[in-house]
Amino acid sequence: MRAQGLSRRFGELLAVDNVDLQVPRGQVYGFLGPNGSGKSTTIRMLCGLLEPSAGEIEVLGLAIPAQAEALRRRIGYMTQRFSLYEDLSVRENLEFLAAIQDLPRVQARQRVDALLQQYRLQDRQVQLAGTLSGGQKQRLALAGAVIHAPELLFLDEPTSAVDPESRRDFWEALFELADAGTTVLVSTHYMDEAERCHRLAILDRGALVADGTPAELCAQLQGRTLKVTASQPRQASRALAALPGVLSVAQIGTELRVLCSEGAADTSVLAQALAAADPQASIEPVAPNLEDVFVAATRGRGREPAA
Ligand SMILES: Nc1ncnc2c1ncn2[C@@H]1O[C@H](COP(=O)(O)OP(=O)(O)OP(=O)(O)O)[C@@H](O)[C@H]1O
Repeated sequence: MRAQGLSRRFGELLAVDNVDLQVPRGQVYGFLGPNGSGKSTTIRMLCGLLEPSAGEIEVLGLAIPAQAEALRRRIGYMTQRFSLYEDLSVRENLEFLAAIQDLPRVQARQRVDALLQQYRLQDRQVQLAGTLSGGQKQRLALAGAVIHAPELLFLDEPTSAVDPESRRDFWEALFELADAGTTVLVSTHYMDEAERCHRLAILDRGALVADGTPAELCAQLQGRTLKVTASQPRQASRALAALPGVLSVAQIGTELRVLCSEGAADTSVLAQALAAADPQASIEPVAPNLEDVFVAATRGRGREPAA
């Protein structure tokens, strides 16, 4: 999947701004960004649901949106709203989706049976979808999105309504799909999920501000993250946050995590400011994590991150 110069306007608002993307086959590719950064709008354009204002898109060798109809049968799409028919049973939901995808009767029955088993819904098949728990609804929605064994799966914040165990479960299912050759493009607000992606794109106000593997993105911040152990963490935090070149100071228990702008991590300047605020405080370098990457990519452009 490739996009070049992809943009989308809604009136005055430039929701997606000149985005270039390349997603290799069989990978789990993550989309990360604050609320309103253009993740859903980009996903909707890539799967042919929304016309771009400008740019080129090629998905599975098809030009989008011109060949969107041919693409429809080769992709799956799932959003946080799960789009289930609440008044139909679990099995009926899957049978209905199989019919929409024109699966022949016998094949449809086999596929529904296999998916009920795979997504641990066989005991629930006669239950109305509306009465399922959040995690069960999510599993049913995923089973529905892959009923026709799509080559590419678009998931727009699929885990925002479920508990941590269901999220972990869901990610196991995504890796099974990727292992079987399905390309997965998934948007998320969770750093632990972003960490698991093969590759990540970070969007901020419609623009692509970072793109790479989690390890590559973290490596780019090498030398810019520090840990402070303080007896007066609030005072220490205020003193550090006021320094030029300090992008963020986050308190984690009694420790502070400090992120500096590029070329600004001068430990002696930070140590001096720290000593004045809290004589017992100590400062040391730490390895960058994805939250640091997210903050650097979004706050570096002059705005508070949302996640
Ligand atoms: N149909 C529309 N009409 C007008 N504005 C829209 C429309 N769809 C999206 N937008 C605007 O475009 C911007 C990007 O929205 P989008 O839903 O793509 O962001 P997002 O990154 O998916 O956000 P979230 O994380 O909150 O889901 C927002 O400012 C939104 O209000």
